[in-house]
Amino acid sequence: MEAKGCNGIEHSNEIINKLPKALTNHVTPIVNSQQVSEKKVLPVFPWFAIDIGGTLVKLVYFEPLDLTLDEIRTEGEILMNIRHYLVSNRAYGEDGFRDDDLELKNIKFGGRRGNLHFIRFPTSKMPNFIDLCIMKHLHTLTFQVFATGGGAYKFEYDAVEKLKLSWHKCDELDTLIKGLSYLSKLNPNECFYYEEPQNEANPNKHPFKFDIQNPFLLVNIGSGISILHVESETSYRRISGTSIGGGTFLGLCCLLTGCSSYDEAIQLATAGDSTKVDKLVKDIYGGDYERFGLPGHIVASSFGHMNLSEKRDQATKADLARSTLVTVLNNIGSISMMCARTENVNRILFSGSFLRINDLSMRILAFAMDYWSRGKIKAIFLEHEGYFSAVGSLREFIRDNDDLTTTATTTQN
Ligand SMILES: Nc1ncnc2c1ncn2[C@@H]1O[C@H](COP(=O)(O)OP(=O)(O)O)[C@@H](O)[C@H]1O
Ligand SMILES: CC(C)(COP(=O)(O)O)[C@@H](O)C(=O)NCCC(=O)O
Repeated sequence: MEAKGCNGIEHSNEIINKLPKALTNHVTPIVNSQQVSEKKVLPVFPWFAIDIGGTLVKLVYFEPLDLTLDEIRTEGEILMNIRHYLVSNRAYGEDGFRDDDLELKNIKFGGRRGNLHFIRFPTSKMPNFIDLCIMKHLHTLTFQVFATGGGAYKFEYDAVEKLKLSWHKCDELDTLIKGLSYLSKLNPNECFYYEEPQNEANPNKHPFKFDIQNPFLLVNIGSGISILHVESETSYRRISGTSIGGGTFLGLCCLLTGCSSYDEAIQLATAGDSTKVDKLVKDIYGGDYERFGLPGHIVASSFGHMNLSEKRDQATKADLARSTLVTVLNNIGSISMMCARTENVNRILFSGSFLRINDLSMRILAFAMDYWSRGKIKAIFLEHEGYFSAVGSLREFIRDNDDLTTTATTTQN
């Protein structure tokens, strides 16, 4: 008997029945399922959304655990293989990674039960990704993809012409707030702060009970930086930005140290000493500049020692990496603080993949906010760092309503 697939391909039940057991045995088919609410029709699987940023592509994928027999039949071999490939690997080739520590397991999403997966790869590999999709025959299916980030625009032609996708573009800042709103409600540990950011051994990390309905500043540290004043889930303004962001840190580190990855750059920075590179207030004053409240230990001039050849000879790669990190952070910190004061808010949330595996930067920012505001402004961080816009797009894709369920499933077999 021929069955028409949800995604526009035709396949026979015979073929489906011959699929390897491994591909189907991790789903729990619903047999004789009851009539369910028909409020709205959800999109057919696969459910994923993509954020194509200046440096990284972030992809979130919802793996349904409650597939009905009907859905298994109509899914087809190509999508089933892709589902299996995505969820059973943590690395995809040399450049793609699934952040399994961030996976949200067994959640209710769009009325379905399943796991939310977080996957990333470099934006520079988008052409290879498109080729891989073609190799896996994705272009022979037609399905919807919700895309955000600058690449949603830049790669639209390829997505539509080469991959034959139904491509829906979402604004990256709208989806950032939507994703933040969703994840901060779903995950009680999503938002956190450091009580003792200067205590390297134990900075005392605590969950922060976040209420999105009170105004806050959202500083998104991606390749560049956008600063938003968020008044509520549905109201925000982009009040500022700076081009000195995560891309600057990585680019300068590669130039100065010869390192070739973000992970390496962070490792170097963690081991380095920025005071070998930066000129401090005490290097100039011999102590504090008391009249204007500038303590001797703060940086007076980033990279200020590097005009002297003997200082250059003493600075290691690690010192240069650390100073690059501190320079970028000082700039982020002072712009954020200025914006928080102007906008009269006392909470600053920091998002973006720049904070991935970057405890050091979070502690430096937390200390700076606390110190310069005399404890009035709190720095808050987020477990899912750079994935909020992708999650927000996926919420748009499923029409943002967790109470929704699929249309009535019919009894099979
Ligand atoms: N694996 C990685 N490769 C490159 N940059 C990374 C990686 N992990 C974290 N980063 C940092 O995250 C920044 C990108 O952050 P992200 O929020 O993804 O921005 P974008 O959307 O512009 O790609 C990079 O500039 C870099 O500082
Ligand atoms: C242009 C961007 C919104 C793109 O976002 P990204 O890919 O960096 O996350 C961001 O890089 C930015 O806000 N840059 C700063 C531009 C400025 O205000 O100077």
